[in-house]
Amino acid sequence: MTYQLIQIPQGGEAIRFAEGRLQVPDNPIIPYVEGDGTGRDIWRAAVRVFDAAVARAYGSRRKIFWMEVYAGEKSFRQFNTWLPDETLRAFEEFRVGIKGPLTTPIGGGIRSLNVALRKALDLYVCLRPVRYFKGVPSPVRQPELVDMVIFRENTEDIYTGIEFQHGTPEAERFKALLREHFPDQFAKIRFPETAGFSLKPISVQGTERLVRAAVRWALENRRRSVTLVHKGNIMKFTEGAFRDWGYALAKREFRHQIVTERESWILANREQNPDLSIEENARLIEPGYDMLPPEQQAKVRAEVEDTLATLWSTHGNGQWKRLLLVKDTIADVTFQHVLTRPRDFDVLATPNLNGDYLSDALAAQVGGIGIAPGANINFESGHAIFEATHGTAPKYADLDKVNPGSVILSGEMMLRFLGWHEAADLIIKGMEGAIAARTVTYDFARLMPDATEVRCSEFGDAIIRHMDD
Ligand SMILES: NC(=O)C1=CN([C@@H]2O[C@H](COP(=O)(O)OP(=O)(O)OC[C@H]3O[C@@H](n4cnc5c(N)ncnc54)[C@H](OP(=O)(O)O)[C@@H]3O)[C@@H](O)[C@H]2O)C=CC1
Ligand SMILES: O=C(O)CCC(=O)C(=O)O
Ligand SMILES: [Mg+2]
Repeated sequence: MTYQLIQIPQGGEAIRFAEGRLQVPDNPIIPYVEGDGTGRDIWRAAVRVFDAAVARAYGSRRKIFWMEVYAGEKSFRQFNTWLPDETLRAFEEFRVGIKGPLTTPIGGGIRSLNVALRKALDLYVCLRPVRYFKGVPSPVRQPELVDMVIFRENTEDIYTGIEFQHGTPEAERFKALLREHFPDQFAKIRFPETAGFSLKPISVQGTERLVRAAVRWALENRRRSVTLVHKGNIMKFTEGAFRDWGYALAKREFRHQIVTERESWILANREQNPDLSIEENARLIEPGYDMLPPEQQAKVRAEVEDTLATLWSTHGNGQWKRLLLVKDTIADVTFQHVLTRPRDFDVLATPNLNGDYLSDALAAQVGGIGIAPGANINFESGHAIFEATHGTAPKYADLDKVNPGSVILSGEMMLRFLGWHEAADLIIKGMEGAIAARTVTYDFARLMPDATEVRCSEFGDAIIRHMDD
């Protein structure tokens, strides 16, 4: 493929994908976007850490050939386009890349370039691990209990970008369509004359591939549970459907490796009392059973009967305790429970917007978004773009101040994705060493009275130094 704006580095090779696996040469070309705002500072610090880790782990045998690709303000300044087609082609061709944050204006202007990249490459999983590094300041009492991994759906939901702005002819046509074809729905709009609209599509395919990836990852990594986080009580046909499709997929495709929470209750009830009737078991699993209408009660009884009939031999007598637990929780209370009972949460699978909110909130428990990494992945094609959870923090741009930890840990995830675990391990070691030595950036230093505040670049240096501890 030919490129006009992008310089392909001499001596590197593209990562390929064959038979469901990445084929990573020892000299991979990796496209990167520097990013807007603080992106410049954190990228400069991070790339030195990546190169140092690879050099220490593999000597001259392996080396990353970095290839700058353009997006955002730098691209607009240089090429008068926010997201050149070449950038998409390069991420497509070279398969695995990394990016800094990109600015998205509020209330108007261009739509998110971050979202555009995810959609263009169909990177349907936004994977954001949240773990604690010893010594990191935290507002909670036991941050070490936080070890959660968010699987955020990355291509649907409100991020689809189908919106109608109040006062535009498009909004008027959309309202006319509602008024004519869905008068009952139209009547629910409190202030139709001045309302804007955003649509929220969530599909079977989008949900299933996300939940499949989360369950598979949880099994491969011996995690305890996958929690489907949704607001299905209010958005019944999108978030509620996400829950139902998620459970159905887990039961259909992973039957012998998982147990749902309700199934575990039914089986445990029978184990505690082998003589328990179906009705008594139904009463135990369904609070308010006696208040339900008869057809609902019959449904709960059928669920108990079916679970015992189909699962007792494979999952009963405590066998279910060794399996992956699949459960669900409503989004609002989840924000309380991840704080008050972090032990109950492990892998979280959730639609796009919930995942966006949750990832920043969870990061706060373990040091903040300054060290919150992430990846956007398509597990079928092997395409992936690694990026920090945080944004461009424009007030700190070019001050060499902010924490480069998020993009560094995103690179650590990328190295693992490539199978370069030794280099990834060195980054973790360096990060642990730098934090233990209390040489930290402003965000940690303001919560650690006896720490030495260092610049963004110096924190990168400290990580490199502590790789040799
Ligand atoms: N994937 C992406 O590219 C993303 C892009 N964005 C975009 O970024 C822009 C700014 O968004 P905003 O909501 O202000 O969120 P930001 O994440 O950019 O910044 C919010 C606050 O988080 C803290 N923070 C952010 N980055 C760091 C860091 N590296 N080290 C330490 N602390 C950090 C700072 O807190 P404090 O003030 O307390 O020091 C900062 O003021 C918007 O245009 C938004 O759309 C947002 C999220 C993701
Ligand atoms: O695209 C943006 O500007 C925001 C994205 C975001 O908040 C995220 O990816 O978590
Ligand atoms: Mg976000």
